[in-house]
Amino acid sequence: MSVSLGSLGTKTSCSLRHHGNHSHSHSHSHSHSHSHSHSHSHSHSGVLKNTRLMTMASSSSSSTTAAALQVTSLELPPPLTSTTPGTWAYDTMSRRVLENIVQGTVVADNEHLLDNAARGRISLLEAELANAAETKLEHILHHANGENETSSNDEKAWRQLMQPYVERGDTWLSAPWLVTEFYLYRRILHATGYFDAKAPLHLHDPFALQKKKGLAACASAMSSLAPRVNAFAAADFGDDLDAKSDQLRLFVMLSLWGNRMDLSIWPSEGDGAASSARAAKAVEAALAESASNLLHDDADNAMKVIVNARRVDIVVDNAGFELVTDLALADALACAGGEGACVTLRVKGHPTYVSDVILEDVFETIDTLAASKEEAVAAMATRWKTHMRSGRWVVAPHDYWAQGFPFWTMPEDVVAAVSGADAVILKGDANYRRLLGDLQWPLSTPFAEVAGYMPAPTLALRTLKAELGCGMAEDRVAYAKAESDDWMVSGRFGVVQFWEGVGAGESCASVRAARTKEYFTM
Ligand SMILES: O=P(O)(O)OC[C@H]1O[C@](O)(CO)[C@@H](O)[C@@H]1O
Repeated sequence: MSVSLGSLGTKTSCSLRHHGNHSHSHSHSHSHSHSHSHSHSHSHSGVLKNTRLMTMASSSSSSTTAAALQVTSLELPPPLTSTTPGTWAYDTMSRRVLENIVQGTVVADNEHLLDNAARGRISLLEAELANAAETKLEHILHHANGENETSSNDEKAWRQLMQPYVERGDTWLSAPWLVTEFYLYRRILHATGYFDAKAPLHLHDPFALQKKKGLAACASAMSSLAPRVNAFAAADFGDDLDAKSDQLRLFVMLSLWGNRMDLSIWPSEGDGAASSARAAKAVEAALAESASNLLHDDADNAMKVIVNARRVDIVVDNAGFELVTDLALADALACAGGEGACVTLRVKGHPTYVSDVILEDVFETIDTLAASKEEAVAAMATRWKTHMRSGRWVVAPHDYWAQGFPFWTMPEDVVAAVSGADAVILKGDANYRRLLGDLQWPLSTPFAEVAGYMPAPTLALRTLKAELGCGMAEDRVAYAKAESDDWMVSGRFGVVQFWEGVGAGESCASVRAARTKEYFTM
C-alpha cells in the first residue's frame, strides 16, 4: 500500500505500522501516517522441469526498446554464485561481508548499543561467515535464539526464497549470490534484534551512522546541485518540449551517476570538509565523463516517455548523495509532468545493504537539507516537503524490495502497485541484479529480452558493480575491458536501459510465472 505523506514540518510523533499488526512509534519532526501490507503470494513450490520461456512477440529488431522476443525456447542462464576465487562475488561473501559489513560496520558502529543476546547472535553469524564455504544455509528462524522475532512479517517470503537451497544443503557460497547477499542483511537484522519487540535495538537501523555520515559527506556537492534543481522547478518551458527534455535528461544522468556514490564501495570518512570536497569532485567527474562511461544509452527513448509522464515510480537504492540525486530527479519529474503528476518513491521495508533507503531516510534527508544554512539547499528541500504534503510525492515501503528474489517473482500486490506507472525507474546495481535474476546472461542479450517481463515500462539506471550485465554492444564491452580489468565492479561504467513495456499486462504475467518456475528448479 502506498503512503501519502501529509503535514511535514510539525513536530509530532508518528505511528508506523511496519510489520503486520505490530506497530511502533517514532519521534519525528513531522507527522505522517501510513500503513503497508506485506502479503507475499509467491508460488515457488510448484516444480516444472524443463520449463521453457515464452517471451513475447517482437515488433522491431532494435535491441533494448523492442517489445521483446518471439516465442522462443530460451532456457535461463545459470545464476552467479560465490564459489570462484578471484571474483567480486567470492570476495564479497567469503571476506567482505564478515570483515567490512558485520565487524567493520554493524559491530563497530553499534558497539555501545548491543546487548549480550545480540552479541551472541552476531558471534554465531560471524562463525558461519568465517567458514562460509562449509556452512549450510538455514531458514532465518531456525537459528539458536531464532524465535525472537515478534515484529517481523516476512517469514513466509524468506522461507520460500531459502527453501530450495536449505533443502539441497547449499552453503553461503554455493547458493545463488543474490539470495545469500540479501539473506546476510536479513540475518544481521535478526542478530541485532531489529524485529524483537523486547530487544534494545528493536527497529534500530544498524546502518544509521553510515547513512548520516554519507549525507554529511556530500554537503559541497549539494550546494552546487541545488541551484540547478531549483532553476528547473521554476522554469516555464511552454511548448518547448525539446528544451524540457534536454534538461530533464541531466537529472536522469545525475541520478545514474549518483549510484556510483554507494557507501559500500565508497565509505564515508567522517563528515569533514575533505570528504565533502572529494564527493563534490567525484560528482563533477562522473558527469563530465558520462558519455564515455556509458556502455548503453537508451535515454532518447526513455525521455519521450518520461518528459510528460503523469506517474513515475522510482525504486530507489542508496541513501546519502544518491538519494538526493533521486529526489532531484523526482522533483524534476513532478514539475515536468505538470499539475497532477505524481512520483512514487519505492523504498525498502527494512534496512539492508548498509545504505539502502528506508522510509525514515527520506524524511531525515529532507529535514537535514531543509535545515541547511545554504539558501538554495534549504529552498529545494522546502519545496520537497510541499511535494510530500500535496501528495505529488508518495513514499511506499515494502519488504519485497529488501528480499533476494528475482523481479519475475513479483507478488500480486507489488505488481498491482507498479502496473499503473508510465515508467518504473530502477536504481542501482542490486535492483538491476534482481531484474536480471542475477543470472549470467550473455552480455549482448537485448535488454528487452531480459527485462521484458516487468509490469510497466522500465528504465534501469545502473553503474556496474557486479559481474553480470546485458544489452551491451560488443565494442562497448571491449572498450571497457581495455580500460580496466575491474570494469564490471568499479562503478565507473554505467548503463541507461529502457524497455517500453509493450505487452506489460497478460503476456508479461505468463513470462514471470514461467521464469519463476524455471528459476526455482535450477
Ligand atoms: O548500491 P547498489 O548500486 O545497489 O550496489 C550494491 C552492490 O554491492 C554489492 O553487492 C557488493 O556488495 C554489489 O555487487 C551490489 O550489487
